[in-house]
Amino acid sequence: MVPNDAKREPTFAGAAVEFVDVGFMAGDRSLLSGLNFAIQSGEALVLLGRSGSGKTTTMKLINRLLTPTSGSVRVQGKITTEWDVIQLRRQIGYVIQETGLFPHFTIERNVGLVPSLQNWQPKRIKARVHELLDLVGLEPAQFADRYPNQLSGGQRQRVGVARALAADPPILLMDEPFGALDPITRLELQQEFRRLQQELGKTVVFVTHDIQEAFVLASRIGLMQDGRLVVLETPEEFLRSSEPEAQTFLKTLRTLDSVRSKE
Ligand SMILES: Nc1ncnc2c1ncn2[C@@H]1O[C@H](COP(=O)(O)OP(=O)(O)OP(=O)(O)O)[C@@H](O)[C@H]1O
Repeated sequence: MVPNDAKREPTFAGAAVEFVDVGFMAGDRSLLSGLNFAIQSGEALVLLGRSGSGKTTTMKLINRLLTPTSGSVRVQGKITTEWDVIQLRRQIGYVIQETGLFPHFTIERNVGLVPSLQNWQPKRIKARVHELLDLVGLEPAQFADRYPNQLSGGQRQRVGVARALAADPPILLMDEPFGALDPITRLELQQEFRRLQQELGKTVVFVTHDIQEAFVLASRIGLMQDGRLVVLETPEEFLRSSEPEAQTFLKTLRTLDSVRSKE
């Protein structure tokens, strides 16, 4: 049998990530189908969609927490199943809502975890950790020796971002990382993260169900519905989209505006 990915050549040369005819089934249930898109290097793609639309499942196909049941996902031109999984994940930082910090490790040790697994010299790890804490706005002298439970939720998320950046992976996956934060801290982190992403030139895939967050962060918005990608456009184009699900999301922005104008 001809493997599915051999039937079709990738359409976008040089993409950081590419989905070619991707489908994903769990048992006999189709969770994703017909995914064809590329994420260019340095792009911030926000996957937007209702709860259960398939955003997280799509993201997990990139770092091979899942593998497609049809089609293929390529990272830097190579099909995920052809990568050595450790090498693949070295290319990809991963930030999730619950940060996954180790509670019994200091912030310094948490952030330096991946470099230490890669056998960096302790001096180099320390310098890198301090550089990263500075980068995400946490004073190293104040925070390096603390434990995760001695930080606020927003500070922990900053540590989560620092940790994902530690070994300088070209790609970052972020699954609702700011979801549990208060709205002010959340906006602050979104804006800072957008600046950071542009400065560092990372390729970012960011999952959210919050359209406002999508507009702050995205160079393109990918709207998912029932396991399909129904829109893939810049925020400016998205605002003019006539696609029904895009309209539904845009209405929530307008509702917010009209509530504000009545205040
Ligand atoms: N391993 C699995 N087996 C069966 N169904 C699953 C599995 N993983 C996810 N699903 C289902 O697939 C659908 C998509 O889930 P997914 O987590 O990708 O959605 P999502 O858009 O990220 O949602 P949310 O915003 O709520 O996190 C959901 O209906 C979910 O219940």
